[in-house]
Amino acid sequence: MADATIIENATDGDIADWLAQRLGEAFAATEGPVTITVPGGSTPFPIIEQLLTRDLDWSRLVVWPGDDRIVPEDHEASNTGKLRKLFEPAGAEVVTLTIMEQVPHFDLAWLGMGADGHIASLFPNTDPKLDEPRSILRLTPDPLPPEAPFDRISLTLPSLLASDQILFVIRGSDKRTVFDQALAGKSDLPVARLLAGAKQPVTCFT
Ligand SMILES: O=C1O[C@H](COP(=O)(O)O)[C@@H](O)[C@H](O)[C@H]1O
Repeated sequence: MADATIIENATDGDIADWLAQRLGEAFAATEGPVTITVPGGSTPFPIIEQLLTRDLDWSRLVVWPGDDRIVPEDHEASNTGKLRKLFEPAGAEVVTLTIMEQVPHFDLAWLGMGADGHIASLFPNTDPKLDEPRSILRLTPDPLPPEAPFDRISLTLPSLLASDQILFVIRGSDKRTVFDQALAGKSDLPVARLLAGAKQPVTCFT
């Protein structure tokens, strides 16, 4: 079972404070860049807005979208487009997610989760594997989620697990039930598979 800490009823500001603390520690531990992967959807963006008001050297941060919808970056559904608009004016680099063989080891992997148990764009129908040899995949969710009915590109389970620590933000009681069951090993959904493979600390804000 994953070594998980659950922090209940956190505000976006609380999560931004936690992230700023972790990033500050990572910056202090190296002279090079600090590399993180972040989710899309809707949950992370108000947190990122607050995070970027914190006093850190954002030019040392490299941000990898954990997944995206296959749409132009100026489309309202583009995770990368939204991340670029927030992070780049602060000086951080935002990577374009394309099929490539290698991804870096992440200082932090921040994940969201859908109520169907998907993480990044690893939906249940795509049967994500802990021993997946590819780093990044193109996928088609089935069923297509009505709020974002697009083909996807996503980091795989091994790419997400190549990280020093994992952060989840899980909002809403339906998602919380799915997460708790996954953490207890009572489901085989993508989130449960990731948690089963996690050797690093996992922090979950609700
Ligand atoms: O489609 C996606 O959904 C999940 C969950 O998003 P949320 O807004 O319900 O938190 C997200 O983590 C993923 O990156 C995104 O592409």
